[in-house]
Parts: sequence; C-alpha cells; structure tokens
Amino acid sequence: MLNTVYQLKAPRQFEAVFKDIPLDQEHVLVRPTHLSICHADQRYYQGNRPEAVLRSKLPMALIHEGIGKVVYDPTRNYQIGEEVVMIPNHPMEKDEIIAENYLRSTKFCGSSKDGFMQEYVALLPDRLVRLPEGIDKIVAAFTEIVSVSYHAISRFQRFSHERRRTIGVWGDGNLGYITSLLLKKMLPETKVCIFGVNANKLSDFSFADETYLISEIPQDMQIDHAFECVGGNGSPAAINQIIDYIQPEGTISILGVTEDLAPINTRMVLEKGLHIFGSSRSGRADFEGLMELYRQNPDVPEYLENIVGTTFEVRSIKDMTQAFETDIHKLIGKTVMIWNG
Ligand SMILES: NC(=O)C1=CN([C@@H]2O[C@H](COP(=O)(O)OP(=O)(O)OC[C@H]3O[C@@H](n4cnc5c(N)ncnc54)[C@H](OP(=O)(O)O)[C@@H]3O)[C@@H](O)[C@H]2O)C=CC1
Ligand SMILES: O=C(CO)[C@H](O)[C@H](O)COP(=O)(O)O
Ligand SMILES: [Zn+2]
Repeated sequence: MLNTVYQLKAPRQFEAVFKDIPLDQEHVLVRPTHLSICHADQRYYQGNRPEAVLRSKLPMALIHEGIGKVVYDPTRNYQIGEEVVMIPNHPMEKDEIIAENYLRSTKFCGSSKDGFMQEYVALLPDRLVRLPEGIDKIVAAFTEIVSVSYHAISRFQRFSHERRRTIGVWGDGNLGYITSLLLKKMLPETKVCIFGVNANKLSDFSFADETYLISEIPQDMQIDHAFECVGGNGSPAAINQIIDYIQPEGTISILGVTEDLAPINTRMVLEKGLHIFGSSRSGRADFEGLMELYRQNPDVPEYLENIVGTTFEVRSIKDMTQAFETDIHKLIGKTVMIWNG
C-alpha cells in the first residue's frame, strides 16, 4: 500500500514522498492522531546538527512522540480504533544485559529511521502500548518524553545510594518539570528542589518542595543527588553547579543533550567520589510502567496539562512548518500537532 511520508528534506523544508508500507501478517497499522515536538526534532528542523550528520540522516520524517489509532491488525492483539502510544525505538536484537534503547543496532524514529510524520505507521505489536482510558490525548501525545524521565529515575534507583533526603533538578523547562513531578511520585519521601533561570517558569513547579534561581542558591545548600535536564549550551554550567552543591558519593543523572563537548570539573568529581550516568530514550518496560503510574496517580497526567503549550490542527506542509516555527519561540510547554496528515 502506498503511504504518504512527510520528510524533512533540508533544514526548514518538509516534502511529501510516497513509500510502500507493509500490509503483511506481522505489522499493525496505526493512523497517528497527536504528535508532539521534541528538542531533537528541532535540532534537525533548524539544521543545528553538524553538517555531516544532517547529510547522513536527511531526508527523514521527524517526530518520535506520538499516539494514534489502530486501523489494521493482522496479529489480533489490538481492536480496530484502539488508542495506542507508539514506541519509537526498534530493536534489531535481544540482549540480556543491555536495554533495548542502548543497543547500538536499535533504530529510532526521527533519528535513524522515519519518524511518525506519516499518514500511517506500520509497527510490530510490541511497539505499541494501550493508553489508559479517558487520558487527555494532548498529554498522551508526549508520553515518550515522560517515559524518558521514568526510565532515568528507575535507573537512578538502581545506581544511587539510599540517602535520598534531597534531590536537585536543574532545568526549569519541560524535561525538568516532568522529571521533578515523577520524582515526587516515585520517591515520595524525598525533598525535590528545582534550579532554574526564570522565576516565572519556576512558579509553575507547584508540586516541588523548593525552587531556586541558579544565581541565588544559598551557600549552605546541600543535595544528596541531582538530575540535569538543561541540555544545549547551558549543560556545562548546570553540571558544574551540581558538582559544587552535591554531597560526596552522590549520583548525577545527565539527561540534557549537547552538540558540543561539555568541560566538567573532574577534580571535584574525583574528590567527592561522584557517580555520573547518562540516560537516553526509553524502552517498552518504561512505557508500560508509566501507563501504570498514570492509572494509579491520575493527578500526574493532570499536572502534565500545565506544560501543554500550543496545539495545531495540521493538514498541510504549511501547517507543519507553522507548528515547528512556533515551537522555536515558545517559553515553556510542549507543542502538539493534531495530525490529519
Ligand atoms: N535524554 C533524553 O532521552 C532526552 C533528552 N532531552 C533533552 O533534554 C534537554 C531539555 O529538554 P526540554 O526540557 O524539552 O528543553 P527546555 O528548553 O524546555 O528546558 C531547558 C530549560 O533549562 C533552562 N536552563 C538554561 N540554563 C540553565 C542552567 N544553567 N541551570 C538550570 N536551568 C537552565 C532553560 O532556560 P532558557 O530557555 O531560558 O535558556 C530551559 O528552561 C534538551 O537538550 C533535550 O534535547 C529531551 C528529551 C529526552
Ligand atoms: O529526544 C530524545 C529522546 O526522546 C533523544 O535526545 C533523541 O532521541 C536523541 O536523538 P538524536 O541522536 O537524533 O539527537
Ligand atoms: Zn525526544
């Protein structure tokens, strides 16, 4: 069957191409309904990745955060019309130790294969997860970024020592909001403090125990562990400030993506005996765990409504371009495309 795929051909240029889509006995066909824009998509859209990377990856359809409706399922796992979240990573092998999102052979939608900006998406049934009944579709659209926080916190629980009185989250944007919200649910005994650059944004973190501007952190501030959710040019300053305030033997979870190398104070990493670990993307177990967390804590998706930014009805390439251009200038919040592509 011929499928329309909306690929980024060059920075700021989408084009519609027609590709064959498998109508076989293995793949479930999903019609995307709500797609959400990530920073990673913006780095391709704006041409902020190195020239060689862009040359090797484009043309490619963007977007790895999205939900849709099942329209055809020869595997009989799903009902027609069922609403599902699409898992963007596609493992090519199984490994007993290494998680699916860290296997170098795994393909990721909108990074090493076409993303969800398509008329139909063909996926193996284990790349779909049912949405909880009644969940807000706009919030559900950005399940993937929430699953990344869930994944990083689950790993943090494995890697960090158990004195978790105070955790600091650096970054007053979307990922900072999501990570600190999930920390409050997954580690209810822990005090969660947010460190950011904008007082207005920090005032949205109503569930947090404390918020601080990074220029006004009290000298005697002590945190046991920290999450870096800044990325970009702000990453090195955030990581080094964490190293300054964290207690010895603390664990630092890095989530922000930088294009350039980040110089960090390794002397103090050594002197304090710190653990630093990175997390990228998430796997099926994280999506499932998160859906269960939503079912048990309906206030979590409600809180996430606070970071819904602009929503766009998208019917044409002009609409897609407008959604991406508007997303660049947002202060905070996820941009969601209601997808009629
Ligand atoms: N590891 C993974 O799998 C994933 C990684 N990411 C990455 O995470 C990063 C953050 O994403 P997202 O939250 O959507 O982006 P946002 O731009 O919404 O958030 C980043 C926030 O950090 C603020 N900031 C800048 N410098 C500092 C500082 N020194 N200390 C504290 N806060 C600071 C920014 O303020 P201002 O805007 O004013 O500069 C902004 O509010 C990106 O690099 C993104 O690519 C996202 C999803 C998944
Ligand atoms: O956003 C992310 C996951 O949600 C990751 O940062 C993204 O997948 C990184 O991909 P790329 O290597 O293409 O920048
Ligand atoms: Zn992302």
